[in-house]
Amino acid sequence: MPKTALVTGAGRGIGRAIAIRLAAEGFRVGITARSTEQLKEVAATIEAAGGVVAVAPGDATVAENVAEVERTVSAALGPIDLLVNNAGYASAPMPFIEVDPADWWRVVETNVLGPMLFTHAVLPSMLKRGSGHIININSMMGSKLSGASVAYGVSKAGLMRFTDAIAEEVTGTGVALFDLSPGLVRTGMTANRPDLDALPEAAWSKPEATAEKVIELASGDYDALTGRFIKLSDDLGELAGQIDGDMRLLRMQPVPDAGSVAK
Ligand SMILES: NC(=O)c1ccc[n+]([C@@H]2O[C@H](COP(=O)([O-])OP(=O)(O)OC[C@H]3O[C@@H](n4cnc5c(N)ncnc54)[C@H](O)[C@@H]3O)[C@@H](O)[C@H]2O)c1
Repeated sequence: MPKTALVTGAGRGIGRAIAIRLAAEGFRVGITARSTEQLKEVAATIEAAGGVVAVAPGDATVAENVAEVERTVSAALGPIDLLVNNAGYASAPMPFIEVDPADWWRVVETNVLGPMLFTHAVLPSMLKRGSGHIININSMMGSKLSGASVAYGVSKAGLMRFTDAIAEEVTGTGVALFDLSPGLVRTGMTANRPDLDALPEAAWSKPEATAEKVIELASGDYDALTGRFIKLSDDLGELAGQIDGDMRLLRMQPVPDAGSVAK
């Protein structure tokens, strides 16, 4: 039985790669972002490869838009089994005293309120059916800031706590949540960071590597890791093997040091 996925911020970058890979793996994929033009291009790519896709544009920070996206995708493709909260925004790094409070709020709104609204929209159906996966695309910058804006670090730390809290609340229901860090990826988000240009090629990851990890996490084989912050380099089988006793304690261990741009 094919499953239904919803990917936010799927018009470009990492979200685009995740949506295309999920469709290639047989998921029926709902794609959302603000730009209909970009979504149409992604949908055409998926359909050309024989995939099934539904386009549902909307702003991830507007509750009515999010509810409409959930309704549109569920009606077209069936109830959502996998939500990938990927839409995100990073403001340019600058000294805190120069920050525009409105821009600060846009970062937090996009990276925390967005995933909260989508989770709120899909979770009731997942709980009712006793299964589901929610993957929040996070960042090492939520653990330790290294070059990114303060607002970005605060927002991703908030998202980390959100994942942990909901995972705790729904433990035992068949629904698992994860944070997934894509490492450093060349996308529209990093294009406005000339300071990153000097980094060696080895510091960069491909969007397809994040898509690969999404497939692993969505398989259901690693649900015991619910609430965890996962890096691309993590061996999920090895991590799952370390679980012994109180999962909550394991989850609450500090995430690894971000270093500079660790994957
Ligand atoms: N690129 C990196 O190096 C990197 C590193 C760590 C984490 N991330 C995370 O990966 C995710 C994807 O980022 P990316 O690098 O592909 O960036 P990107 O800017 O290319 O893509 C972000 C997507 O989110 C969408 N989006 C932004 N605000 C939105 C809103 N209010 N409503 C709906 N859609 C909205 C954008 O339109 C775009 O499609 C983000 O959560 C980001 O924080 C990226």
